[in-house]
Amino acid sequence: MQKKLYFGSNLKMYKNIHDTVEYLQNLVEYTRDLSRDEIELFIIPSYTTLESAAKHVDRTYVKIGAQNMCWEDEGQFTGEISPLMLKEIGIDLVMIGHSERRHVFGETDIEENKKVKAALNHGFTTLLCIGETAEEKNYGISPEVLRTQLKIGFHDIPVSQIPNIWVAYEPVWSIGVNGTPATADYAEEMHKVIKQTLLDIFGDAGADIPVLYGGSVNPGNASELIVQPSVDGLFTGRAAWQADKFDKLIRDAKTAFESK
Ligand SMILES: O=C(CO)COP(=O)(O)O
Repeated sequence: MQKKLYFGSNLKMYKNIHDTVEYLQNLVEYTRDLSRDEIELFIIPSYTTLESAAKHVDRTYVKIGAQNMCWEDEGQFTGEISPLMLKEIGIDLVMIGHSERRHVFGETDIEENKKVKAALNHGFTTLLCIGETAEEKNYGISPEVLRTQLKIGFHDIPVSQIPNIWVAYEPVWSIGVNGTPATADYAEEMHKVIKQTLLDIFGDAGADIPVLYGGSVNPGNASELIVQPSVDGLFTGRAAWQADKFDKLIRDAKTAFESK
């Protein structure tokens, strides 16, 4: 059977409630004909839009995720959002350890591990983001960095949780307006390291975890990235923020994906 293509977008700190709901509804309409047995679409909008998005968007077509989450259910954690709060509004997925959380807000691998555990224990699909900085790449230690992020991030996670685990490889130097996209060859090389590490951590079952590439994915590089043997999906920012453009990107990537 053809494997499923994973494709999603992180809306970061953009779009108000109205624009997010309209974007999601348009995306559902544009992509309604695509079989959800063949594609898993997900969008991760800002916190303040989540309740409206969850209410007004048909989530059989698109999973909705949160951009971050606290590891505690409740307590003296001013400014944090608890897993119970996300459960209350019916969120499907939680993203943990996005590069901007790690590098702008100083989150550590040990914190990501606590969040991954909490997200999985509450039954969320859990997307752990990993990636090396430009400096680490220049020192030639990208594989070591990725292995460390995975081994700490998934420390003490039972194999039974694998159906809810996704990984996104997002090299820090490739993300955002100042980013340079990874070449398809480089992405493939790192995805191989990631897949091997998932086998080391979880045994054979680790092979079932989808590994997505993110970082300046655009209409010019999506197809060559998705045809790489170890790339199971794409995770994009800017290139997906208009529903019609994202629909086209999805269809082009899907055609390429099916040819591999
Ligand atoms: O951060 C990203 C997805 O989480 C990628 O963002 P860009 O596609 O805008 O580089």
